[in-house]
Amino acid sequence: MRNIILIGPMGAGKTTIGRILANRLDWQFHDSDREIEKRTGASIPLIFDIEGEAGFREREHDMLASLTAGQGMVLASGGGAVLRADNRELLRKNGLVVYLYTSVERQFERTQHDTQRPLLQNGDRKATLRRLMDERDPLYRETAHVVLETGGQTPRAMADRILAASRQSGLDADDNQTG
Ligand SMILES: Nc1ncnc2c1ncn2[C@@H]1O[C@H](COP(=O)(O)OP(=O)(O)OP(=O)(O)O)[C@@H](O)[C@H]1O
Ligand SMILES: O=C(O)C1=C[C@@H](O)[C@@H](O)[C@H](O)C1
Ligand SMILES: [Mg+2]
Repeated sequence: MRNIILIGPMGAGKTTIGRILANRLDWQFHDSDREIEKRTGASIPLIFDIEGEAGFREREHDMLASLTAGQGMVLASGGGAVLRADNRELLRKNGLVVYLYTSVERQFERTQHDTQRPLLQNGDRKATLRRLMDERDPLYRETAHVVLETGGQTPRAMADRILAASRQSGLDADDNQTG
């Protein structure tokens, strides 16, 4: 296994769970959103303000391509990483992709104090989360090797479940290369 890649909507816990998982494995942890901010020297809201979502998606694609060239990492992707077909292919080829499915209700609770997710700052937040889930759930499922429902479990318990899934997966670097 080369990498474990976490996908799913805002508030799924990709960043929180990914960090714990990387610690357990003694692997590097990379968060695509944070790496984009570091490389750009600007926050995600500022990137959206200046370049629009389209500009952010270009930066996100470049970052995913650069990060997935590495091995032995847990990668937390951004919630919209699966929107592009080339990203979906890139992620699936370069690691065990785990979809952290999370209900809209839980996403709503977990993002209530957020100011850093531009797509949630205007309008009815729950309706936005619902719309994004309707659009993206099929894409997350198409991209994932494993789907885990995060339910009411703690981030630590979720990290344990991902570890168990990765041990059962039988995927390794050779499998990834042959598709
Ligand atoms: N399993 C969980 N149980 C309880 N709280 C959680 C769980 N997972 C995440 N959280 C909390 O939900 C919030 C959002 O989590 P996090 O930032 O990890 O989501 P994310 O999937 O990385 O979202 P984004 O796509 O916007 O980056 C955080 O405050 C985190 O502590
Ligand atoms: O779901 C989305 O489209 C996003 C999720 C975040 O991780 C960030 O990548 C950004 O706020 C956009
Ligand atoms: Mg995150």
